[in-house]
Amino acid sequence: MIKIIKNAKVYDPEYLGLRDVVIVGDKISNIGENFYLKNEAVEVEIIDGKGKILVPGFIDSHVHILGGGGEGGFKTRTPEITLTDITRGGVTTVIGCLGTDGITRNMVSLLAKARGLEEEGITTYIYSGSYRIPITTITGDVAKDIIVVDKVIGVGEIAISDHRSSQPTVDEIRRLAADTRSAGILSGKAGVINLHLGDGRRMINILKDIVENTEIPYSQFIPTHMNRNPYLFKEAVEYAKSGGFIDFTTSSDPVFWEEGEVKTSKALKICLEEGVPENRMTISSDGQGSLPMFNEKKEFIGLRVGKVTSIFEEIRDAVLDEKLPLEKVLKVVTSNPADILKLRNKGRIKVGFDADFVLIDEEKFEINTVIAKGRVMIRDKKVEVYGTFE
Ligand SMILES: CC(C)C[C@H](NC(=O)C[C@H](N)C(=O)O)C(=O)O
Ligand SMILES: [Zn+2]
Ligand SMILES: [Zn+2]
Repeated sequence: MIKIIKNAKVYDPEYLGLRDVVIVGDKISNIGENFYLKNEAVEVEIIDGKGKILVPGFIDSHVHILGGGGEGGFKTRTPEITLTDITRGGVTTVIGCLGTDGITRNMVSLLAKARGLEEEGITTYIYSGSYRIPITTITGDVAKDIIVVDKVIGVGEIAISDHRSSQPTVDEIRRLAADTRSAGILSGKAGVINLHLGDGRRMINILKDIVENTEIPYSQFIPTHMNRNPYLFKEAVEYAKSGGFIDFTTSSDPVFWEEGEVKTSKALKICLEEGVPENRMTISSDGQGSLPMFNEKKEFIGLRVGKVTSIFEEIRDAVLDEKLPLEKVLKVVTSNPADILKLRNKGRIKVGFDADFVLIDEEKFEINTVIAKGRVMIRDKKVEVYGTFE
């Protein structure tokens, strides 16, 4: 089947102008103007892009696809994700991970869930591990996981500066980064460590120690939740300006903003104003992860569940409220994660790349159509492809 998306305003994520984009199978085959196919032998579907903005499908680099949570006991284990939890947010590629609970949830289940979502139509990868060191793996060895399991691209989310962490030493994180880096080099993968930052005052001291005192480069680490409180966010700006990569979590709640969390759309604006290089920032949802609340005695007082759809909400707020240019905002959820995570053929509208797209209604700035690997998942705001049990 050939599809032509006609006359859309295309951001690849740089703005290209009004273009037609031709999809053959699951790939982008042409980008240009006034494409027509006069050939009865081939069935062509025309998708009208008039009045719409065409952008690369979003990459959500931190999703608890198996569910997460548990910080309030068994009843607070959050639910597994469904396909449309992801696609209706314009996300076409997810990186799945475990979190606080790497015991009742395991790596084999995470891999099975990632494979299930891939069968349902989107692109998935996973991180080995959970909050805790020693790392929970598939093969029994972190480096072997990255080298032999196609979907494993690194390790995460490993908790530091958090009362729920395993209190890892700098040596443990350093050795882990050495293992993931060399396994990544041997397998052509990123081999990154996705680091969960808690509210602890030690912040990213371990990380700064490693990048300053070893040969391991900044690009090996993606510290996430860097907007969770004002002092960590201030550290994030300095760290990124000195060469580091930083990730902001979009799932949130007004309660957290009152407590000082820096809303992602505002975090992006401040970073750009402070001169943080555009390619150093990513945003991710923590979808299906728990957003637990603890009192000053670190007693659990409740939790909410992260949503993948919060990604687009923050993109929308960044453009409409913070008046940031769309092509800068798009990078943090398309070409930046694709480059940092070394996801081939992802994150850009380029010939030969995967046909992952979001068509945004320009007037209302809402998601209209979502295409994953050439398949229309959402059409005119209606779900066209449901998950198996939805
Ligand atoms: C950034 C804050 C608000 C949420 C953050 N979520 C996780 O790390 C995931 C969660 N623990 C799980 O395993 O499902 C947190 O708990 O600190
Ligand atoms: Zn986390
Ligand atoms: Zn998480």
